[in-house]
Amino acid sequence: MIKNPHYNVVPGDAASHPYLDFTGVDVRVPMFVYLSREKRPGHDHNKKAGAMNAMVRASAILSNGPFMLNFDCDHYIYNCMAIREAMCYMLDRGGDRICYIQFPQRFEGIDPSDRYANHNTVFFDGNMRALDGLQGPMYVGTGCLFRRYAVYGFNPPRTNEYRGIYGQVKVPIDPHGHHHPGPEELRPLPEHPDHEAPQRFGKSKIVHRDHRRGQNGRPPGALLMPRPPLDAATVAESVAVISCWYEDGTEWGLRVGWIYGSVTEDVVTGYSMHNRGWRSVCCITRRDAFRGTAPINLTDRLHQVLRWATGSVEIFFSKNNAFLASRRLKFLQRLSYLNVGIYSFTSLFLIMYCLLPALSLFSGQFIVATLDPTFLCHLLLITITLMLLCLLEVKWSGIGLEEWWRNEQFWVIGGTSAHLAAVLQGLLKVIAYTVHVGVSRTVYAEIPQYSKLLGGGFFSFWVLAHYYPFAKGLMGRRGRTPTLVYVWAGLISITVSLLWITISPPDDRIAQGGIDM
Ligand SMILES: O=c1ccn([C@@H]2O[C@H](COP(=O)(O)OP(=O)(O)O[C@H]3O[C@H](CO)[C@@H](O)[C@H](O)[C@H]3O)[C@@H](O)[C@H]2O)c(=O)[nH]1
Ligand SMILES: [Mn+2]
Repeated sequence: MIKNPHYNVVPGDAASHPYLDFTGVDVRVPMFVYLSREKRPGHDHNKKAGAMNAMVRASAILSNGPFMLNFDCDHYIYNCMAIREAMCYMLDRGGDRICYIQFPQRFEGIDPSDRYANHNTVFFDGNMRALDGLQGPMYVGTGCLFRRYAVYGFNPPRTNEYRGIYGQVKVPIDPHGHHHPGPEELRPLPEHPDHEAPQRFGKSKIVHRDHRRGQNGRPPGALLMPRPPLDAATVAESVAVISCWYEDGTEWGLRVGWIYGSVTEDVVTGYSMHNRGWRSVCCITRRDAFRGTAPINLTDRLHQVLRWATGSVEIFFSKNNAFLASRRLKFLQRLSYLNVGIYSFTSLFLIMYCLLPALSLFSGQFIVATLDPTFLCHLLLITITLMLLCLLEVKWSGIGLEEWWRNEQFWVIGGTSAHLAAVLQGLLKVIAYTVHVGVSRTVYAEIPQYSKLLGGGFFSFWVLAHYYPFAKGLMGRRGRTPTLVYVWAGLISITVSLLWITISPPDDRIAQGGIDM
């Protein structure tokens, strides 16, 4: 810990550094505290969420700053002015209803073709920006400026409640704070029972000291007042709040601070704030605000996607499923959070989509019974919708077609491997039986032979095209190979061989006239 900065400006001079001239420069260093919380065997430290909560409490004692910037240890500040931009939102009119400002994640050291879609531009510059028009972007774990008051689990200041499915009915809140029935989350702010503080926040009085100050920042001029130096008692207090047992019997990790029990604690933490009616802001600066590193080999990348998908399945089967959200979560925002809990399940359909073309080649049956006008109309409609979606994604996120294509490719690679693994794992955990999916061949009927080959061949190539980066990654990597990779290497080779058999059938089958061309 560096000692508190002096009250007065401390000008430097030529002698204050061996080769830099600090004449006329204020050389005071802001207080810097390195924190390492207590960990004990047998005591769950709750990983990153636990680390963040320890820092929230210690900083409450040491500075009680109303705003907190959070970024991962593998990220760094790339634009020192970004925080100022974020503060503009917080201090703007109506800004007291903003819980956090999320910057997009940007990465360094990724191969130029971004084979594993690490940049995730469609998500950070398309989806997040779009969410900004609703209740705000999700919290993605790093590059985020928080309002301390919101982190403490309080509700945003509100004068109206919005009822109805789409929140279209405006109901003014009773300013005199008459009793409002219903869950705690729905109670308006004035009713907040402060006497619950020790149960919610723990025994340290300083944690909930003057918490309302965090709502709108410090009063003007507060930073120019002399600060009492940190005494031994204060330092001892800040050590006490990062001990193993401090959180026992409190609401830390439940409703206060970073939420525990999920491998994607970030999404859940952001959700709990949106669920209270807070809104967030997506701040995209011209020069990247922060930069970090991302997994650059296939194994690490798939493990990362597996972790996210596991978090998604967890959310689906937890009380954080957006179906159970409060009425303060806006309709479209709820839809978006529903997608967070559901997207990994699309792997089940994706896998059929990937297998059916190959199967249809193998079995001699095509995917659909007949290519009648109704089917073609549906196909056309879906294709046009997908193309429009692609157009919007490319336009909004400002990416080129190549980057968009990488994104699509990785969606299929992750979707048929990591997402599926997460879903199966989750299903096995929740329900103790497996679902057998039988593919009935009776639904298929004869169709003209040429369209069968054309259809099967086209879709097989389409599927394989998505797997190109995956195949490249397989050839390039060394060391430990996850089982997933073997399984999917198998799937790809089956697809390739089926395709091959159909295109270039073995001679004896031609002799017998056994293959239908
Ligand atoms: O026991 C732990 C584990 C992780 N961390 C922190 O968590 C960060 C994220 O871990 P990392 O290994 O970098 O995982 P990523 O897949 O890169 O993380 C992404 O996904 C996570 C949620 O799944 C988010 O929390 C991250 O912010 C986001 O960058 C690290 O930088 C650490 O700062 C801890 O403090 N304690
Ligand atoms: Mn990381």
